[in-house]
Amino acid sequence: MVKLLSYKEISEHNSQSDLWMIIDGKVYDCTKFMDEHPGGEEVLLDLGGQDATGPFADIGHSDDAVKMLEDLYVGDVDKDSEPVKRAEPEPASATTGGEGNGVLILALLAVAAAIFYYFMNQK
Ligand code: HEM
Repeated sequence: MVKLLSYKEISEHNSQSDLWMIIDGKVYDCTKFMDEHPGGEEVLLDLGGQDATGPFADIGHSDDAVKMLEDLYVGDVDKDSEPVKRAEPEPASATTGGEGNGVLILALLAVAAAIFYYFMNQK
């Protein structure tokens, strides 16, 4: 019988020592394959515990690559299970905050230098 795996369970297998991914509704354990992957292990790690159907298809993997999946198969996705939300990237305003502060400090320094010169040049 086919083993059904929930999105939550799949998402927990997302590390170098334990890496699953979903391709076309099927779940594959890529842990041992990572070292051998011609496309490198980084791309697989980035997609650990997630649905990699799109990225896998975009590369145009060969029939040999598709055949390799058979050995890595662990079960099917339980499509009725609760989808897992990925952590949202930081909003842009939060990441540009530091830069804004730097500009403000530079402006204050410039004003302080101008005042300093003004008083130094007074007789
Ligand atoms: C378990 C799933 C995967 C298997 C079995 C697999 C297998 C392979 C194989 C056999 C190749 C050599 C070329 C070919 O025969 O098509 C390859 C290349 C490649 N794979 Fe994967 N792959 C998997 C998942 C992924 C994923 C999710 C990505 C993400 C983007 C990816 C990215 C690449 C890239 C970029 C190459 C090209 C390497 C190059 O030619 O420079 N692969 N893969």
